[in-house]
Amino acid sequence: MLLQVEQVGVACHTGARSCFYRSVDLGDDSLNYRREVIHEVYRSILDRKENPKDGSYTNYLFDEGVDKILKKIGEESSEIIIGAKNDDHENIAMETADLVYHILVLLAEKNMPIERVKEVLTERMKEK
Ligand SMILES: N=c1c2ncn([C@@H]3O[C@H](COP(=O)(O)OP(=O)(O)OP(=O)(O)O)[C@@H](O)[C@H]3O)c2ncn1[C@@H]1O[C@H](COP(=O)(O)O)[C@@H](O)[C@H]1O
Repeated sequence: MLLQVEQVGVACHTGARSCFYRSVDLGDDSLNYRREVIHEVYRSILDRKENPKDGSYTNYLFDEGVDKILKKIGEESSEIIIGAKNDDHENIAMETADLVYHILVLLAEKNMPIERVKEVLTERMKEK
């Protein structure tokens, strides 16, 4: 006998419609990126702030100050817009990486933990 049911409301104790809403880390070696790369980059930035290093671009930004960091965020945002208008996907990826990096430098400059941003994004999720 086959029963077809129509779900009403949530099924998971977390309040989600289904229990199957989280991705599982299967240790997939075929990925050509590091899952925690944004955290790792943020940690490198914090480390540069604590332990300045000769030739570090991050330290150059900290030394120049917040206005320089904000200027770079403006520049990188504009470059994403140009990449998108040209439908240049590789360029969009490069400029987005630049923007994310400069935003992380701004968070570090303002002594803001990246976790605060994650909290805001989590609060905004419809299904937690
Ligand atoms: N993810 C990045 C990263 N992304 C972009 N950039 C730098 O951001 C700059 C953006 O390029 P632009 O052409 O816009 O700027 P520019 O002409 O070099 O410099 P400006 O005079 O315009 O500021 C380049 O110099 C890139 O090297 C980065 N520099 C550092 N990181 C990370 O920060 C870590 C520490 O790096 P250092 O501080 O350099 O040791 C590294 O291991 C990386 O993980």
